[in-house]
Amino acid sequence: STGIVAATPFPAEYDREYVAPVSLGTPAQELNLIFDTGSSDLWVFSTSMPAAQVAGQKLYNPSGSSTSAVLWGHTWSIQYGDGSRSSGTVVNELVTIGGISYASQALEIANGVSAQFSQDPASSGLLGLGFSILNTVIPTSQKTWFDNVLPTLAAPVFTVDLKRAAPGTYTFGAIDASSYAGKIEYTPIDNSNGFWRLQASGYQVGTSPFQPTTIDAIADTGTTLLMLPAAIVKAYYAQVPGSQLHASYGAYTFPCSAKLPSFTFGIGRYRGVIPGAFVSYGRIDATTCYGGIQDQGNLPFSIFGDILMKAQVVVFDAGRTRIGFAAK
Ligand SMILES: CN(C)c1ccc(C(=O)NN)cc1
Repeated sequence: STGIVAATPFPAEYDREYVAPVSLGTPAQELNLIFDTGSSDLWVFSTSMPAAQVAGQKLYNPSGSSTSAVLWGHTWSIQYGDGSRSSGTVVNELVTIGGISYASQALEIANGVSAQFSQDPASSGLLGLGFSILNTVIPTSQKTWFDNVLPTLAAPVFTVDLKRAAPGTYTFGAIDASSYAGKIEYTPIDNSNGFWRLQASGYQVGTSPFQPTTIDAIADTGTTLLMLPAAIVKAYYAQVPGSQLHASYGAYTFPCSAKLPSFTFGIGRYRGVIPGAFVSYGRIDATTCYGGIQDQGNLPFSIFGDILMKAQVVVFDAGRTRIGFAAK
């Protein structure tokens, strides 16, 4: 089987996150979830949540589904890189994405979420597309939806084609040859820590010479920005007149009138180009804009988030434990 769903950016002009529709239970309850290659829990806002933590999100109601079955004694609790968190209980439920169904998917229902989730009306939860070793359900960890449907897919892959301020696609079980230009360049991933973790071969700022250096990064559709080592970030903004590491935001900002250089990353001999315009994440005030490239700080790896993804077609190949990039 193969399946395809739209990946819609929210809010429209800022691409802070991308949500896609997931059908839960019988009769179907369709929720928009963040598809997240950096985590491995499938969890949803539910009718078990305090009203104070809900602000417009659609809620999954297990009692309204004839196919939901409590996974007795199982709970989950997760914390993400930005400090946001959620937790709750677990049911087995029919979960369908792009026409691909799995009848007894571990569906984690939230009975509590942090403010970052409560204040995000566009997302009713997350669908983890990381490796199942990261799943937080106890006492027995659960498999991701992708792991469960893998044997039924025409090919053991999913493809991510995010776009700037426009709907893109997540495709399961296939690679759409018409979606990209040239060849897909693959590189092995290390999934021992549950991430799609790769080593990029270097970077280039604008038209400056390519700098060969190993960049140890995870490919994370759930992270908005491109988080890199301090030295690389410094080299990038050195080419942006008026940019600064803003004391109060603890992040790089620049004058919205600045012309941003492109950012190129290397995968072997392949060069992936992020247009300068993609590096402007959003307006802070009348003249100041927030950089889409930021310092990874004390993280043990870089994060290739949506700012990078939206410039590429990215193939997550579980069959051959590798990841592929192509221009578009
Ligand atoms: C608060 N929200 C919507 C988040 C969504 C995803 C993540 C994340 O780190 N994914 N890898 C963090 C926060």
